[in-house]
Amino acid sequence: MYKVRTYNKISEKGLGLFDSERYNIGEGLESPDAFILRSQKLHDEAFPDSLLAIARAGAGVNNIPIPDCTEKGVVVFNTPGANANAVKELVVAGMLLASRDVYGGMNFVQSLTDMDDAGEMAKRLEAEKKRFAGGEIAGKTLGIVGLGAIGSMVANMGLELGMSVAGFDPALSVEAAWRLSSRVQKVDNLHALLKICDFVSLHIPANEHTRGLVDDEAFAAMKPGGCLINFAREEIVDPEALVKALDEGRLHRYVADFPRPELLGRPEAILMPHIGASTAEAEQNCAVMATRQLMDYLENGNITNSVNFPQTRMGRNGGWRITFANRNVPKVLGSVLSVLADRDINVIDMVNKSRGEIAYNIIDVESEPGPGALEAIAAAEGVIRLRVLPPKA
Ligand SMILES: NC(=O)c1ccc[n+]([C@@H]2O[C@H](COP(=O)([O-])OP(=O)(O)OC[C@H]3O[C@@H](n4cnc5c(N)ncnc54)[C@H](O)[C@@H]3O)[C@@H](O)[C@H]2O)c1
Ligand SMILES: O=C(O)CC[C@@H](O)C(=O)O
Repeated sequence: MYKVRTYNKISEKGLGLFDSERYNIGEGLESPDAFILRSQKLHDEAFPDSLLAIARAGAGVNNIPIPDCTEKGVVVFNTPGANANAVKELVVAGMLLASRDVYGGMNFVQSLTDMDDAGEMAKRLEAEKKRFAGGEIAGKTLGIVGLGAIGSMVANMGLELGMSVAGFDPALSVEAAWRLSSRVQKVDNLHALLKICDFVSLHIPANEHTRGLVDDEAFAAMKPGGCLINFAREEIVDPEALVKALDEGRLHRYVADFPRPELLGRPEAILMPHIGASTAEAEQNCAVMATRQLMDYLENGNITNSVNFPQTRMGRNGGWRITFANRNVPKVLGSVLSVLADRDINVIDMVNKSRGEIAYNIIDVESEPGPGALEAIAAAEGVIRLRVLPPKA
C-alpha cells in the first residue's frame, strides 16, 4: 500500500484517481511515500526517510526546497500549464480593473442606501459618474516578462483585445515559441520592454535570479503612468521600490495576487488573495496531472514533468524493475550493471538520463534481484536512491 500525504485543498477529481486498494491518502499520514500539495511551504519541514516524491499541483515550486530534495533523491513534480488559463483570465480582469474604476463605481452605487426614488438616483448617478471614468486597453502596449505557459497565453490574449504586445524571455522554450503569435514583438532585455509598455505583466518563477528583479532601476525604466501586474510571485517585486514608485505617481496601478501590509488602503493597489489558480477547472487540471504523474512514478518509476529530475520513461515488459538515482559522474551505471552481471541477472531493457548533477536510471531484469544484489547496488559509489518494483504486465 502506497501512502500519500496531502496538504492544502486538492481537488477530489485528482485524489479520486488513486485506487483505494493500493493507496492510502490523507493529511498527516506517517511515513509517506509521497506528498501532494499546492502552496504549502516545506522549507522548514523535516522530510521523512520514506519520502520518494513530491507532487506540486500547480506551477511554482518556490515553496519546496528543491536542492535538498535532489540531494536526497526525492523527485519533485509540477503541473506545467494546468492552471495557465485561469491566471490568463485574471490578468485580463486585472488590466480592466487598472484601466477603469469598476470597483470605485460599484462601491459608490452600493453606498446609495439612503436613496429610495429611482428617478433621483438616476440623476445622481449621471452627475457623479465622471469620477469613475477611465481608459481603454485596446491600442495600448502590453509587455510580458516570461513567455512560458501563462505568459504566452496572456500575450496572445492581449493581441485579441487589440493591444500591441511585446515579450521578454531569455530562455524561451521551443514549445512556448510555437504557442506564441508571430505578432508578439520579442525584446531582448527587461528595461527595453519596460520603456515601451503601458501594462507590464510578470510571468516568471521566483528564484535566485528573479528575486527583487523589479527594483528602483526597473521602475525608473518603466513608461511613466504604466501599470504593473504581478500574478507571478511577491518576491519578484522589491517592496520599497514599489511603494516609492506609487508615492511618486510613476506607477499608476499595481495589480497583484500577493498583498503586503504597506499596500493596504492604497487605491492604486488592486490586490487579490492569491486566487490566480483558484478556479474549479484549474484545480481539477492540476490535481489530475499531479496524481497521474505521481502514480506513474510510484508504480513504474517513470518521471514526467519533474523540476529536478530528467524526463525518463520506459514501458513495462513483464520484468522486475530496478530504478536508481545517482550523482552524474562516470562509472556508476557500469558498477551497477557489473553487480547484475556477477549474479547472472539478465537485463531486458534499460534507460539512463541525466540532468545537471543528477542522473536517473530504469533497468528491467528477468529475475527478482535478491537482497545481496540490492545491497551491492545501493552501496555503489554515487548511488543516491534505489527502488525495486515487482513485475507488471
Ligand atoms: N497567482 C497564481 O495563482 C499563479 C498560478 C500559476 C503560476 N503562478 C506563477 O507564475 C509563474 C509562471 O508560471 P508558468 O506556468 O507560466 O511557468 P513556465 O515555466 O511555463 O514559464 C516561465 C517562463 O519564464 C521564463 N523566465 C524565467 N526567468 C526569466 C527572467 N528572468 N526573465 C524573463 N523570463 C524568464 C522561462 O524561460 C519560462 O519561459 C510560476 O512560476 C508561478 O510562480 C502563479
Ligand atoms: O495552488 C494555488 O492556489 C496557487 C498555485 C500557483 O501559485 C502556482 O504556482 O501554480
